[in-house]
Amino acid sequence: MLQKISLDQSSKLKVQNTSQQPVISVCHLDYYFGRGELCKQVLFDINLDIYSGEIVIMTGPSGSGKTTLLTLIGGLRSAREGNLKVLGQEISGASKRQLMQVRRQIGYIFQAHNLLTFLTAKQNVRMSLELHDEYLKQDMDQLATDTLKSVGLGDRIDYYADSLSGGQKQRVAIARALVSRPKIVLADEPTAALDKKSGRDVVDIMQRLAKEQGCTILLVTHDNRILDIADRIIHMEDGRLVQEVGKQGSI
Ligand SMILES: Nc1ncnc2c1ncn2[C@@H]1O[C@H](COP(=O)(O)OP(=O)(O)OP(=O)(O)O)[C@@H](O)[C@H]1O
Repeated sequence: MLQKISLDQSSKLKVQNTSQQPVISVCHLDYYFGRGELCKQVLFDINLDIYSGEIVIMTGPSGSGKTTLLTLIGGLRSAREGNLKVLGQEISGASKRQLMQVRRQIGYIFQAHNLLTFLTAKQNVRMSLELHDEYLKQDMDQLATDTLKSVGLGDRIDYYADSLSGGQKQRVAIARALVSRPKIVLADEPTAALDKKSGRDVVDIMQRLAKEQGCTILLVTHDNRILDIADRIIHMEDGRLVQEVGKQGSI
């Protein structure tokens, strides 16, 4: 069901009837690429709150700024103008060290899944746990194995990434993003290279694991077939969040 939105005093897109603090809060965010004469503004006055456990899909034409906004929220590039709070931490103008701390709490699933091809599925997933001190004393092989089983890859655990299909690789990428139980998952076109069935499987798994783990998902896609997994759909155009749309594309 589409949730109603309201415009508060700062014209922020927000969900009504919630007393929670947002896990992602974007306020008057602008972003520019380049400097001097080559400086180009690509994001204009972005205002957005996303709450714990929500699955939010961001759509919009090519070049409208979706990936740029996703990478800013993910601490992969640094915002300079406006406010951007992620998990309670202000990351606009944050130091590299602060950005790294925020990044550790986020799972990333990108179209080019960036698996290390000379490692097995289990080793790829395990690597993500090795970044977290709290897992070093746990049985990381078992955790990686359990997560691969939960994405339906119980029979591919010791296969090298190179020998997996596109859909299987993407499921390894999901396992890798979720194994450390991040509070936020950011996904950029996770189904772009997949056929209809594999794409459906991938988003169904993301949706199930997110609900089980209570994590928030922000997902960028051009794939209209997966819009139904969203609690909320937002639309970007020419660097602006223009509207919140219904799941069937209606306003
Ligand atoms: N590193 C960069 N340097 C300069 N301009 C860039 C850079 N990355 C993106 N842009 C520009 O910023 C704008 C937004 O790009 P962005 O990749 O965020 O769009 P998008 O909506 O994700 O597009 P797509 O759907 O094609 O992935 C585009 O005009 C793009 O050309």
